[in-house]
Amino acid sequence: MKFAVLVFPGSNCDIDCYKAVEEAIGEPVDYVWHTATDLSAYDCILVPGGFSYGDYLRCGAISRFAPVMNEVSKAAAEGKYILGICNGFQILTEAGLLPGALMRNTSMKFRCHDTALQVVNNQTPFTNDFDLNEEIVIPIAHGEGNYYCDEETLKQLQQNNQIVFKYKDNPNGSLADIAGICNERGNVVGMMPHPERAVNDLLGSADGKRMFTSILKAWRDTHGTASVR
Ligand SMILES: NC(=O)CC[C@H](N)C(=O)O
Repeated sequence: MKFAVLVFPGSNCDIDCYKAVEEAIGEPVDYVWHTATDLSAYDCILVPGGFSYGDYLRCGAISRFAPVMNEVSKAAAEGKYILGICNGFQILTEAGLLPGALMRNTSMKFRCHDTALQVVNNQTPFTNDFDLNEEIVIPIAHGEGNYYCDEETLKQLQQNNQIVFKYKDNPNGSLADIAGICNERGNVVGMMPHPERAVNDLLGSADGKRMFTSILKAWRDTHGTASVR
């Protein structure tokens, strides 16, 4: 299985994502620059956190026009796995690959600390290694993580089981305590917390590691390869 970690000017969690793939599952992974026009070699695309284009206009509003984003849309339509983390989540909502938007935290402060999350959907390719309603610990680091969508969209998210993670103690004002969502098909997930920063007990939590083992398991299940090592 092959991973791409996208890199935009201002990304700062790309190295963490790369290392997380290496350390958690040891599968091949490449950095892919935002100008790339071919992602056909990759099975999973990680859109990392950071301050792409300096967060100018709105977080993710400029990155969504990068050439590579056409390829991300194509990969999403093909059913490939796409995971947007923090700024990556913001970029995916700006690109229309996930519904809703991320607004300023209600505190108007950048929040950087561990958060307890509840896994409310363990049926996605990114969460199959968690128990339903399991409580896990993953850190956040953002100024604009306050998830918002209109009532109709929230109803759809609930009906289609598209809410993947909820905060136990809402740190940013997110609607319905939403920390992460997926598209209807489940192959595109966006989340504000950083699983790539929680892949080893030395980092304070290894709960994020199971997102990477989940991805590999899902891929091997659909590609008929032996189970995860
Ligand atoms: N860690 C991140 O990806 C931060 C995202 C964005 N720059 C924010 O502050 O909300």
